[in-house]
Amino acid sequence: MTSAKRHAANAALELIGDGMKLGLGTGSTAALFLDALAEKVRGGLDIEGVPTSQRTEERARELGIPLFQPDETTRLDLVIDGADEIDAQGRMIKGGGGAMLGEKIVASAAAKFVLVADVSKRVGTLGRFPLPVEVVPFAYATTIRAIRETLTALGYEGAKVELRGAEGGGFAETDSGNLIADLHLGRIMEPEELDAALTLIPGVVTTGLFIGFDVHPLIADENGIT
Ligand SMILES: O=C[C@H](O)[C@H](O)[C@H](O)COP(=O)(O)O
Repeated sequence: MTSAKRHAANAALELIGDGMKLGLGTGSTAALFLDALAEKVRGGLDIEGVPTSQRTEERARELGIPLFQPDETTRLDLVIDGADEIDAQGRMIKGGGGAMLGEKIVASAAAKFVLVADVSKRVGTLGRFPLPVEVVPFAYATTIRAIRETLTALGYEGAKVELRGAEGGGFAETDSGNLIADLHLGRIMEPEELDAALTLIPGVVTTGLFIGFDVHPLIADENGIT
């Protein structure tokens, strides 16, 4: 799938012009875009980027991509980012790598969301990929119980809710020091309703549901953009 991801990443480059302010996504596909972008920057392309995660910030610095801190007036031309799933209406699940909070904040400042992905990410119905939900560590068990109750009330009987583990043991931590609950739902029939209900729970920071963005999908297989 790397060649498919590379096709998508390269196609995104064609949308970039001098003077643009970009949101720089997180994940393996966004990383391929960073590599390609860095080459253009070395060739004289004049852009500035806002990273969506610490990982992306480190990589962009290594590659010599100019970064800036957004202020209240900042409007980004594009954010270029991957996804774990996207449906026909451009609704997405993100956060497989735990970066959805930074990604959502940056995407909300961008005029357009350029999705770079291989074809495996395109789905009829969202939800086969476990939905990541960012939860504050304070009294997290209370928040997990509220998530379970919300899921039951919405008809997701028997849904599994798992706190994401870290490689070296313990729980995985996001860039903001929060935890991630992965919701195994199978099929999400009403993503807007689910997102609204989960986001109302006090200990929930955000969900991996990305809805309502102006998505420009660049989805590729090994032969190129589909
Ligand atoms: O937290 C991670 C991000 O939402 C990624 O954009 C998403 O997981 C897709 O990553 P990849 O391009 O590696 O499949």
